[in-house]
Amino acid sequence: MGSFRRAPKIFFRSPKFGSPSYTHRLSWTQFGWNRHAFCSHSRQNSRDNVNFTDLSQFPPERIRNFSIIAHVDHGKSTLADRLLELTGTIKRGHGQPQYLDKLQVERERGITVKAQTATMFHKHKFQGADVIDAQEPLNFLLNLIDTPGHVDFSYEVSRSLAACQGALLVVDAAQGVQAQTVANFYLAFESNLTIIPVINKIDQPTADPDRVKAQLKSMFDLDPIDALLTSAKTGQGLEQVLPAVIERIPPPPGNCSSPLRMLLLDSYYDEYKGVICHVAVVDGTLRKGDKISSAATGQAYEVLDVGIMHPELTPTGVLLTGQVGYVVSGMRSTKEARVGDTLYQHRSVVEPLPGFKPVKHMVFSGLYPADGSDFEALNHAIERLTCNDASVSVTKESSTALGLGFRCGFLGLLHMDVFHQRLEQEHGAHVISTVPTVPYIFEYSDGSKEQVQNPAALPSNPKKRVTATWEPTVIATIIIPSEYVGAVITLCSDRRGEQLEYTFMDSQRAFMKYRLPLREIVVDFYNELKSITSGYKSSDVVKLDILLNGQPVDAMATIVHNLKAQRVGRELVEKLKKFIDRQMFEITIQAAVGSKVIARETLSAMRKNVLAKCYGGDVTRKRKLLEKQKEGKKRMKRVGSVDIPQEAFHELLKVS
Ligand SMILES: Nc1nc2c(ncn2[C@@H]2O[C@H](COP(=O)(O)OP(=O)(O)OP(=O)(O)O)[C@@H](O)[C@H]2O)c(=O)[nH]1
Repeated sequence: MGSFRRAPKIFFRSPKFGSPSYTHRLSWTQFGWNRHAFCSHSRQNSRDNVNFTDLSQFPPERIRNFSIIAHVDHGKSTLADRLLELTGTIKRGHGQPQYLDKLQVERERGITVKAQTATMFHKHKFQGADVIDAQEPLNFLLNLIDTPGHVDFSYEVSRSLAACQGALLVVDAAQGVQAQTVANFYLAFESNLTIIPVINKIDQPTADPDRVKAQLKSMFDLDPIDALLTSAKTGQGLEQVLPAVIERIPPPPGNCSSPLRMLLLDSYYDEYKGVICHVAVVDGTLRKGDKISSAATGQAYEVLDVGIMHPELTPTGVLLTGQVGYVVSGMRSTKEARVGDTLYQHRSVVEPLPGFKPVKHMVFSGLYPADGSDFEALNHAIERLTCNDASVSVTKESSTALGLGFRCGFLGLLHMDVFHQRLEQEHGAHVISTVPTVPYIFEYSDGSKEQVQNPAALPSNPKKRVTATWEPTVIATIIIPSEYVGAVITLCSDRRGEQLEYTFMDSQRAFMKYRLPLREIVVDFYNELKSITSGYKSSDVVKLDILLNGQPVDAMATIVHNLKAQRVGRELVEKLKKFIDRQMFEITIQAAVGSKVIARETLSAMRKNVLAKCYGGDVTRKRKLLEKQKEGKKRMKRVGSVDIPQEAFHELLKVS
């Protein structure tokens, strides 16, 4: 049995915010796996027992669609793995922990960023009244959707819930209810889903399931009797999960004899097949060869392939009412595959499905090709990637400093970082991203108002024309051990927060709600526990320019609160001084608000001689060093006459 060790999780959580259970991934041998808990079930439910390509044996009453939702790290993906193994969908010891975390970025960071669906088959002796033959175990088709836990990817959760009738709400038995548990519970609750509480990690020495049951009761009115106690690590209690899913979660509604209507849940681009759409069939039947139309674009397509994710793409030739699967229909881009769209039988008349709530972008940043001539390649890469991440907004923009690029809207800083990483890893794009900014509203003397996503779009002296400014705020939910209350209150008031609620969940945990300016939390507060609603409040914000040798660098401009401009300006110029290499002439780095320079540093002239330490006449070595320098230069951005390395842009992100 190979080692399943996975990269340790990156925890941004500040120690002030409680006692984070920092856990490394364990290998199978360390797991102390209780094999007996699974052997009989795996055999009973192995693929051999089910002709899984004949979906006609699964009418809606034999289907259950459910999500696994939880706070970050409470064990969703591990639980999903165990359920896939239990049903024989993947082999135990398949060599890849967190099977559904397929992206390189997910494996490297140890977090789920994409919701993933897998179809499983499970035999169960149903006790419910509405199934005729309760004496014999029946085959059920179960669609499991594993979702991300971090708030920046909550759009993935809300989309997934649209395809489900129930959700497993997983809570860590030691950590108890956390901010994202609250946020995800309400997402599921508002979607009218049946919620099954699963108290996981009961094997931990600090596990306290009774305390968690009490929290679930007091916060969500979930009956303690309904809670399942599990350890996805040892296998304890897992045999109750699928029976609970089958017995408690209702089958999908929908009418088998109505004309086809299906919801486009997600999509991704495949080099050979084009766009692959994940769909939930709400009514009717979809068959290979059918002609379908999109309600959003009106365009018609032929269904070239259709099937289920079992867990990889498995052609079935048909998808029936209530089933979740994939469709290949020759779509080529995101403009065609619109998440939330209704697909229906060509020429039939149907009412489009409600789709999804529009996304609220929290952070905007410019993305530019590191090498200006790669604009088209970056355009192509963004087009492909947004096919798999519909929550990013993209508009073209140009910067005097960086040339042609894109202004992109993200759900948070982690989301922005992940998108950036995916562009590099999955599409080979080298990208420079500008300082992230939140959207401000500016009112001008003529009474007009404008939402500004790019500081460069503002005139340098906004006070001349701007009569009022508003900044976005969030309502942040913070759950912390009581001993950190003082520290958190100080932190929040330091960030211009306004306390809205402060109660104790039990003797050990406090629950607080703050209204905080988004700008204050977006950069270095970003993995704190927060659940977000939004609004704007009047605020005194100014544009902070960065000037190199007297020339403003539009891509480095930022909007900050007036009171913080001085400090942020000073930090920015100090950082830039560290990251810009000395060049053959002197460089002045300044921060300015309007025409007033508020910070200044000077970088004296010097040529970086990479051959300085290369004595003697080894030509090959010298050539190698010069080539390396040339390669390094590719990752530089020339602004006026100054070369700025990509890292300098990245470092600016860390100054708030
Ligand atoms: N002790 C113990 N550890 C567990 C258990 N279940 C999961 N873990 C560990 O907890 C960590 C997080 O597990 P994941 O399954 O990645 O958690 P997640 O909720 O999917 O995380 P995100 O997708 O990033 O939100 C991993 O190190 C797991 O090995 C359990 O029952 N007991």
